[in-house]
Amino acid sequence: MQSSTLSAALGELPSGFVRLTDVIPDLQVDLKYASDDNFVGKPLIGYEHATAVLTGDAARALRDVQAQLKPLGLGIKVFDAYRPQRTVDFFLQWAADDHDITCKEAFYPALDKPRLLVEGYLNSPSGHSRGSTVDLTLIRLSDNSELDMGTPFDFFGPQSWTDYSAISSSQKANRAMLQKIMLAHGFIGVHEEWWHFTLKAEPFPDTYFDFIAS
Ligand SMILES: C[C@@H](N)C(=O)N[C@H](C)C(=O)O
Ligand SMILES: [Zn+2]
Repeated sequence: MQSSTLSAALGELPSGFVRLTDVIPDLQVDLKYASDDNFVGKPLIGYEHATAVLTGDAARALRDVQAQLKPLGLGIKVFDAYRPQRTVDFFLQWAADDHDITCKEAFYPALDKPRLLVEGYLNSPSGHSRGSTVDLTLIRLSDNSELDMGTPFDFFGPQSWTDYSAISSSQKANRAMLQKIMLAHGFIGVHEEWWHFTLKAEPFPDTYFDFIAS
């Protein structure tokens, strides 16, 4: 058993990792892959304990994002954080199975599953397994409602590209605010998904972890 797998089995995290709510106690977390509300339609292997973790460096950068948003009455909501390699392996199997298209209409209506990899909506390996990548949106602190970004999280299509132009001006402004504040705190985004960011100075740039967080 690898040492990171063993420590997770003991309820510990590998050195350098933290639980997000330990660093950001008021953080909203809706870990989609621990629920039915995702593009597969069921809770995923690797998310058994529904615990959001990241590297300490990424978590502290996110804490600073949250602190800068607070005076504006805004905050962040995390949809995914560290993702075990076994979950990524499952995504590959799922994408190759053309019988299971349960959630196609809601999440990838215009694409056949193998195209999700070709077009950059799913990666293997994924930066999420390095522990410094996060999927998130902005919320209003008054009622924890999400700002309108023009598509839901994990909608796979050009409508989710950061520069997609056929959305309203307030949706564009919301996406721009998310991009701006994440970049200001050391993250970089990707073209295909408005919600996906990686800490530029990530501490484990070459390591893909497979522990289950609890
Ligand atoms: C699946 C989606 N939330 C995501 O994170 N996609 C990127 C490209 C990834 O799989 O790393
Ligand atoms: Zn992501």
